[in-house]
Amino acid sequence: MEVGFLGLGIMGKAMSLNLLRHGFKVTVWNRSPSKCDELVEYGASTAESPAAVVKKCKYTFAMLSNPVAALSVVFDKDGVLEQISDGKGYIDMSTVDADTSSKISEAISSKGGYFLEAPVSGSKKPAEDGQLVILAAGEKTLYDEVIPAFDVLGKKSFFLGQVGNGAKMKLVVNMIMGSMMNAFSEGLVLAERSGLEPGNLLDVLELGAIANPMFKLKGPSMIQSNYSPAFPLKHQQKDMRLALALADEHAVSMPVAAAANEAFKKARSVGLGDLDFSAVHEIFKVQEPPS
Ligand SMILES: NC(=O)C1=CN([C@@H]2O[C@H](COP(=O)(O)OP(=O)(O)OC[C@H]3O[C@@H](n4cnc5c(N)ncnc54)[C@H](OP(=O)(O)O)[C@@H]3O)[C@@H](O)[C@H]2O)C=CC1
Ligand SMILES: O=CCCC(=O)O
Repeated sequence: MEVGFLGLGIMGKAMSLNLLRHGFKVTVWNRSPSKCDELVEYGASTAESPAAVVKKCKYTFAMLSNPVAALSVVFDKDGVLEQISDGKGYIDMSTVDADTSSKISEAISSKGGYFLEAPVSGSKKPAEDGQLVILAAGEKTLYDEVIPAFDVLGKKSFFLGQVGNGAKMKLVVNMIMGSMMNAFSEGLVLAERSGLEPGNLLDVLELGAIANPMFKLKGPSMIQSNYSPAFPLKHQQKDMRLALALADEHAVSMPVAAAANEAFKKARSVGLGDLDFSAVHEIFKVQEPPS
């Protein structure tokens, strides 16, 4: 199967490498062209613009940072829209809001193309291992056609119906995750400040009702203040912001998520945005202990 891939950040690089490893012919494009080099070493072709990728490939996947990037790659000069046509499919796996997805979907459909939004749960390692959870919505025919690619990228794919449902599901999941990360960070700091061994807290959590893969994976590195980015904090804050906007739209009160968003914003404002989202821990650590 020949596919295009737009966006070779942390996730896009791992996902396109995975497709190459599984025998897909992949044509890549990235805004900063140097990121294509490693993919070329593994057998990818490159194209000079999103339009050139779409011209060459029947199916084009995208994994871009945020709504601005997702819209720009489609609508700007040399963008996807210039070459999308009858029978071609565009699959945007970026985490964006439902409005962004709908704008892209309408534009693609108006040119005879097919659109699927397909954000993912799971981070860098699951992307490398083909263990993502894919939250697709939009054109069911396109979903069925690209299942071989989803089977390589993920351990499970959901088809959630109309465009927007994938985006909403992803935002709800990440809103919960971001709130949990804040509570976890507070707990680590409280344990340490009250004289407990944070490693013991991790062992206790692991055996109880709130044991979960995120605490297990991130806890040890958070104790070491190691925030090498798997999921950049700036993207987590974007997801909190978009989830809060969705909550506004439906008049859903989310005080816990709103507080978590403030902590992520504060972390961004002190320069932690490019670190892993677990670096929000630092915000709670800087509180002065009582004298
Ligand atoms: N990392 C993770 O654990 C996960 C991330 N996601 C989501 O996946 C998406 C990508 O995340 P991730 O790979 O971590 O992010 P990165 O920041 O590593 O990569 C972002 C990508 O978007 C591109 N980009 C940014 N702005 C523009 C623009 N204006 N025009 C064109 N391209 C642009 C970047 O290009 P350039 O290289 O030129 O900067 C890069 O290819 C995000 O929506 C994120 O929320 C979803 C699940 C997990
Ligand atoms: O959007 C990022 C999600 C990260 C994860 O699911 O571990």
